[in-house]
Amino acid sequence: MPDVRSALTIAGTDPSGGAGIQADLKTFQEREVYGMSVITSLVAQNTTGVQAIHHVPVTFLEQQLESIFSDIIPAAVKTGMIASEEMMQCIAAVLHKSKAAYIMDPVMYAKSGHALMGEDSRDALKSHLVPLATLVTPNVPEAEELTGIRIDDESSIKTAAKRIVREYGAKAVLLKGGHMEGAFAADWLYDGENFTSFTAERVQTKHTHGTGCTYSAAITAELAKGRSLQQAVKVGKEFVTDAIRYSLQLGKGNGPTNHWGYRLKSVPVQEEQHHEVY
Ligand SMILES: Nc1ncnc2c1ncn2[C@@H]1O[C@H](COP(=O)(O)OP(=O)(O)OP(=O)(O)O)[C@@H](O)[C@H]1O
Ligand SMILES: Cc1ncc(COP(=O)(O)O)c(N)n1
Repeated sequence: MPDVRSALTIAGTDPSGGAGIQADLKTFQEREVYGMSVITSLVAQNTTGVQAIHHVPVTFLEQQLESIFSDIIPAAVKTGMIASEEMMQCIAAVLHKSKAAYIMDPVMYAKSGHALMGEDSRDALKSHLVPLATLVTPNVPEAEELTGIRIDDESSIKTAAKRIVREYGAKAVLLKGGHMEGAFAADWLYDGENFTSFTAERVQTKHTHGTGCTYSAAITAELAKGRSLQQAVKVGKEFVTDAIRYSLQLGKGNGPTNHWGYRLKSVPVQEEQHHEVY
């Protein structure tokens, strides 16, 4: 019997296949872990935006979680879109009892700007889920919403990252710089002691639907396989950069990332340690 590692995604759907649960499962498959999914919301969306949202009742969310955790215990869990505080409480209750690595992608908006989480649930995310997280993966606007800090340079990135770990209780944070400007896309990992930057060349493309989901799913898969956080982020960054470089011109809007892009040619990622002096 091969040593099968499993990973679970708890998130919303994308019937057009580029983001959410669908992107996560495709990524798990490419990273060679057994993928499982629990759906929080059914989202009618495509490359042009979000058309409608139907939330799963919390009792049914609970039932799906029970189906998984009473049978196949995942080595790592990621959460994406979670629309309400009740859903967050339900998921937190299960994660409290779990030993799995937990990667929280604090999804707030779709790329089109459509809200995927109630504005009144942001504090709930901080109080119920951030303290349980092995890693939180906000983009710049999400980190600003979580911390109230305006982020526009390396110093403000570091201040926000420290707040998420030291004040809100996450074990580590990966603050993604995809939304910032410049020739390079740099992300910052803070583990409570040191910062490590992961940098790749910025790809000039509008086809970036699902980048955040793909990245956090790849990191989740690598943690499920037993890699260190540092190694998992490095592999995840290479994977998402290849997925963006070879992204697909599908649909009428922002096309999806290419989950088999890494098979075409690997894009180099620079990793640099920054030791903090307190
Ligand atoms: N044009 C690009 N070229 C290369 N890397 C990119 C580009 N855009 C984003 N990235 C990288 O992709 C990963 C996802 O980052 P991003 O900040 O876009 O996440 P996200 O905002 O959660 O995704 P989304 O905008 O799809 O919701 C990060 O590693 C980021 O640096
Ligand atoms: C259900 C769902 N979850 C997340 C996102 C954001 O996508 P991403 O940040 O990966 O582009 C999305 N569009 N839909």
